[in-house]
Amino acid sequence: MITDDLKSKNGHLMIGGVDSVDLAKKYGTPLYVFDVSSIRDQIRKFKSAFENAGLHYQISYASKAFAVKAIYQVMKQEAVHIDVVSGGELQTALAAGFPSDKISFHGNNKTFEELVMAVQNHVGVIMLDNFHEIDLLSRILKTDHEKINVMLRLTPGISAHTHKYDQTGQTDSKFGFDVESGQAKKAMQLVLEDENMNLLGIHAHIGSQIFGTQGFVMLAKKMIAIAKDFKQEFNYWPEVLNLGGGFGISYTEDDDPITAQKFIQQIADELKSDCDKVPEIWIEPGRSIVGPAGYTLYTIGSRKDIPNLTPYVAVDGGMGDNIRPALYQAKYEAVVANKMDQPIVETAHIAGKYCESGDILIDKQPLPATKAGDILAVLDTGAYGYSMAMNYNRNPRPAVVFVENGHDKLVVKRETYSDLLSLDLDY
Ligand SMILES: Cc1ncc(COP(=O)(O)O)c(C=O)c1O
Ligand SMILES: N[C@@H](CCCC[NH3+])C(=O)O
Repeated sequence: MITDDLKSKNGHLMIGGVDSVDLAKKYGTPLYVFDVSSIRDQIRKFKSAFENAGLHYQISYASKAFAVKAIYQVMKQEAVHIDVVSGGELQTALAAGFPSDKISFHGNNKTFEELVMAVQNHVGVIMLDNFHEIDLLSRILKTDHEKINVMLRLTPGISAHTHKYDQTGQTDSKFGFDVESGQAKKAMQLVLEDENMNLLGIHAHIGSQIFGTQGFVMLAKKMIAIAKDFKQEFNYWPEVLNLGGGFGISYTEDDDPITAQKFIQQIADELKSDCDKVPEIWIEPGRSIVGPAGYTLYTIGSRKDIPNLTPYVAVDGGMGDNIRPALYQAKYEAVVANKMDQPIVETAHIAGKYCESGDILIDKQPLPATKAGDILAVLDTGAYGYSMAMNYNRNPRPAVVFVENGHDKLVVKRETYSDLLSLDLDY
């Protein structure tokens, strides 16, 4: 979101103390830039909110939001846990030197090979999602003579107020064990009977880009009610209650997210009033940790003016590096990084370069007078940008640069045409 604290110097957008126009020149565009101090700040805000609320806690960064070696290394420095949802994310985290015992392995259809990989690398916990997986894991543990921590992912029957594709807690969802129909109890019984699985606790995640505290408080209440029910039936009380992620961020001025302090305090109040022995609370924020820290720099190219209609200003990237506007009608805001001090003179559609009419990054963006070669910076692109990037139209994926305290460091190289060709074989 465009705010007063966006830094500029000599009319140029500054990110983490570095001139963004220099970054565009040095590394080319499109370019993802992350302000690492903003990532660290957000983690510290979560930590202090938990400490103020007097809860035992763990923060597990949901790495699907942005999963490259360098971010796992920042998470290691910040002493948080991470969660991964595939063998690829797990491999990347391990290659980054991230400690395996601080990794939670999620996913609604983990393959046999992924489960073997998780077991052999001794991940901290496997988040069990379905009966097929309980069966696979049970067989792997028996064969490998291994024991492992597990949690049950439950579908609590809560519909979060967010885009349909970002809802995950409603009963009609592909994720987790349904509570209402008794699947959750059946899963618990199977896990408790398996001597190779240690049931660490229960988990639920209601969705993503959620603004109010209401859904999270409702979730906390419901999970405690479920835990009490389990206690009666199995004499089991969870060591850990994992409430997932989903905390919204401001992409535009219409978005009004809750602060970490506010929702954690409300959850704490709810939990303390509801049970004598509050479990350790884990959360899995992704977007709220990396989203606001990310900027995507583009070079402006062509322009199309149509009489009496909004003009199109095109950039050298688009849906291949940010699928969210096309997929979720997500809204973003941008600034012209080399003209921060110039007056707004028009509103334009910011179009991408992909062969799709739906490849519009921003529907209506106020702009100063622009020309080809100007640098457009789209704000708050740190989450689900690079991680959902693709090679449609055979466009290479952009590079990623981290900036902190006035220094910049390339952390992911720009894909090249020969990278694109490296998997192709002749016929
Ligand atoms: C299980 C789970 N945890 C955490 C997250 C992270 O969500 P967000 O990036 O909105 O915080 C997701 C994604 O929606 C998820 O599926
Ligand atoms: N990819 C989604 C969020 C993650 C949903 C995963 N359950 C987004 O960009 O908003």
